[in-house]
Amino acid sequence: MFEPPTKIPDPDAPIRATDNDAAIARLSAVRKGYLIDPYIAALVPRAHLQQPRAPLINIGTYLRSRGIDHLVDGWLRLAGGRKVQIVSLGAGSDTRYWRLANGPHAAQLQRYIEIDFAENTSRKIMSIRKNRVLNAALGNGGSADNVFVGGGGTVLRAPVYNLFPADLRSPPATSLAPILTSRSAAAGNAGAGDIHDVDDDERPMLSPTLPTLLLFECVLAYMDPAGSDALVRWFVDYFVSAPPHAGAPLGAIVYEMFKLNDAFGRVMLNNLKSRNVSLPGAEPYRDLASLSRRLLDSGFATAQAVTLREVRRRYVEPRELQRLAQLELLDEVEELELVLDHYAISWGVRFPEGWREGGGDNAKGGWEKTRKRRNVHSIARRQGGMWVPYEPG
Ligand SMILES: C[S@@+](CC[C@H](N)C(=O)[O-])C[C@H]1O[C@@H](n2cnc3c(N)ncnc32)[C@H](O)[C@@H]1O
Repeated sequence: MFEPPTKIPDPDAPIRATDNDAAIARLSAVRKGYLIDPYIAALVPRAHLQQPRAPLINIGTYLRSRGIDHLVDGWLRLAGGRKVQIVSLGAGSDTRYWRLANGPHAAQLQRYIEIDFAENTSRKIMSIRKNRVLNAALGNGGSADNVFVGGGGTVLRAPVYNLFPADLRSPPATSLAPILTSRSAAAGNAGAGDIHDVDDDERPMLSPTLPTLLLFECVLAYMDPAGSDALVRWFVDYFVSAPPHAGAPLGAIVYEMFKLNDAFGRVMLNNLKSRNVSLPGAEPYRDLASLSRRLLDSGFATAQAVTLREVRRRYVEPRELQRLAQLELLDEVEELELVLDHYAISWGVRFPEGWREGGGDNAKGGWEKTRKRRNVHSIARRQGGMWVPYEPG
């Protein structure tokens, strides 16, 4: 007589699950020898049971990772040894924090902040707490004394690494501001309850006076364009509000699918639809110029974009391409190029008044002044202010 209540499906579950795909793809690329990442296996549930991904996915994962790693490395060099902050939005199971914390620039990391849905942050926190190596690198010279978990297991605060839950589609003033910019116990406002301020002072979690890099790795496409614009703009405004002469450069790196209005894109969208995933945030971006322009329109002074196809063609050294070719047989190069042509990395930077360009170490691989390059879409509104990450191999 009485029907059991139907479970209301959670419309965000398929979006959160995309993190699993990304993490398993990374695990596969590591196991096949494309990438080195000693941390990813600890963040993938039942890692030992995961099957390798197709060569095309392994290569795409390699190029995405290599391109973004190169830009992050360039950003740290641009800061010229100064302390920096990195904020990763929709961080999922990303391991970049541990790779940096155990790398040559570790001492530059003042804060590394990750944001994702609560379900994903709590899963990641459980994995971190279970793993000795991940735990040891949370900040403060490897000591775990200053690590606090709260918010029902969804918030982790440590001297350097911090993980918070938020829905990035909510207005930043009510979702991010209480976590990142409030001068009072930020974590308490984030629902952390039993968390103390690790620094025991009144500084906000995110300082507008430190060089800061925002990472949007495969996340904006899941949000509607107005929401993602508001999100990016909110960060820019926060840095614009820094006291005079105390401001710091703000950089952003965005990785995502684009140009989905062609036949390939339509197939991709249909495939995702069958998994209840849609990509409203990719819709307006039909060429590289539109990706750069998004960053400019949000307040960045210079912006550039490059497809993964061009990363492979122009920025991976021939010797490295040979090494990759020996890892797995890839017979469909045309198909690979078609797929890679629909993924792009875009990046932009804004400098505060009085910032001396070239103040950092503009060595090769930095976000240095550009020459004119084919197939890399660059726009600058600020004279002389073009920075590029890559040197062709
Ligand atoms: C494809 S995964 C990418 C994960 C990671 N950035 C990487 O590249 O490996 C997308 C991530 O963005 C998160 N995400 C998507 N929309 C979000 C939102 N509105 N608020 C918070 N996180 C979101 C998902 O939960 C997921 O972890």
